[in-house]
Amino acid sequence: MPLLPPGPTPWPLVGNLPELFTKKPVFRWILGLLEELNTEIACIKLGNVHVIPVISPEIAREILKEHDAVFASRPITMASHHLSRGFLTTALSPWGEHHNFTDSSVVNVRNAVRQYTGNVVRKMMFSRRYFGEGRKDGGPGLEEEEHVNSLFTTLVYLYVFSPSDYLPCLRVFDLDGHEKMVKEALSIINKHHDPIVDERIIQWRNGEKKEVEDILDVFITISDTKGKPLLSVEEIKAQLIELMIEIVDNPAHAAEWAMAEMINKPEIMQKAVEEIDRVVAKDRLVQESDIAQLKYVKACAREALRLHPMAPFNVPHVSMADAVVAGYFIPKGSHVLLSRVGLGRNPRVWEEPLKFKPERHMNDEVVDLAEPELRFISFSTGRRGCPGTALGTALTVTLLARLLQCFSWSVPPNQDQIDLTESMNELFLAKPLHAHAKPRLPASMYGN
Ligand code: HEM
Repeated sequence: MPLLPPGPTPWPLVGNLPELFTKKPVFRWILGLLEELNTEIACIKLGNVHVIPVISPEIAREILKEHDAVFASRPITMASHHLSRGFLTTALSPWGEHHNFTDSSVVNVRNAVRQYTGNVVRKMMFSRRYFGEGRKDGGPGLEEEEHVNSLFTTLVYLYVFSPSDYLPCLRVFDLDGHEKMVKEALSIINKHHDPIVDERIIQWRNGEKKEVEDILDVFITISDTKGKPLLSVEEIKAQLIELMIEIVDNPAHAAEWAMAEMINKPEIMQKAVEEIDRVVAKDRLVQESDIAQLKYVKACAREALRLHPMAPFNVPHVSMADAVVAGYFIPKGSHVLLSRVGLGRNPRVWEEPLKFKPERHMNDEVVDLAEPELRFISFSTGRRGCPGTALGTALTVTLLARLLQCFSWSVPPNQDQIDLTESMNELFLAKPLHAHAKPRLPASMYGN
């Protein structure tokens, strides 16, 4: 029988669970362990669960390609349980269950990119950009800000190594306060979503609504061959939230980091802007059909996804049978954590891994945001791989390209450089990106 991958010695019964209280943030502790043990795969015992972090592309491929069927489940965590309303959704469920400027000014880019994806997602789901009335200048109102902030809060707590996710009897104590925060964020999201969903269902029932115009309509009307609705009201509400979370986070995160890196490297920014002016010119905005020709802009977005992933690990995969990976025994029920940071910054795979160098992708025949060979994780691969690759790519590239096309960006006055320090507890920029923006298109292009 092959041995388990190397890892810290577990305590009797609780394994390495005590470390979850002392080694914070846990993901940095785990990444440090892999370095200390000089291994690209490890095993950490949390309660009864074997948690298997991986930073090697070969082992990652072995898991998500060769053993895809075995590692296709998801862990049950407190936050994923609440968010999916008891696993009524797609991404979080175990296998088998179910943003007007006409003057130059300093802009909070984080807020702009998050509200852009928020606007897009609200429009796709509910045919409306705002829940409230928005602001007179076209920016987000309080309702939109609390909505997007709550989506990001639930995201941050989804898979964060809460001790109770490994020892469920601890859940009633909510030791780290995560459950309270997730519930508060969800109540804000539900406050905005539920009245719209309930009203729309009534409109369909009483015949006021007849045409499918957005995703909510699709969810309400989708039915089996006998005409019976496929989704219950609870399922519709849960699916909407999960889908929103999948859509708002990665594009906004990648665009903020790409902009921060590019403002510090004006030669890269200039190359991207020249490409946009060549392909699109200045008399219309970048649109989805331009993306295929925006090779350098895509290389910038791809580089941001490699170097600055949204989350330290891929969404966990749970094994449904014993398996042998890289010669090690991986027991059934293990949680495999492909490290997005470890893979994307692996010096064996990437030259000068910590440098933002879009040129490294320009030799690829087609520059894409996807990386099915798992040399870093963007959309992942296999049966639990991201089904939103096309939309995710369109959103990310359009957002980045429009920021570059519409404004000349520079470091705010009185600052030498953008501070690229990463937040300690997450992978966001430690300080939200603020940058000076000067419109570079004719004034008529900045309509509401
Ligand atoms: C740049 C944008 C995006 C990135 C980087 C991204 C990345 C990912 C990753 C890494 C996973 C986990 C794959 C795995 O478990 O191995 C995932 C899952 C998923 N994504 Fe995306 N995603 C993006 C956009 C989207 C969009 C726009 C949608 C919606 C249309 C979406 C829907 C989903 C769903 C439903 C899953 C769960 C699949 C499952 O568990 O079976 N994603 N995504």
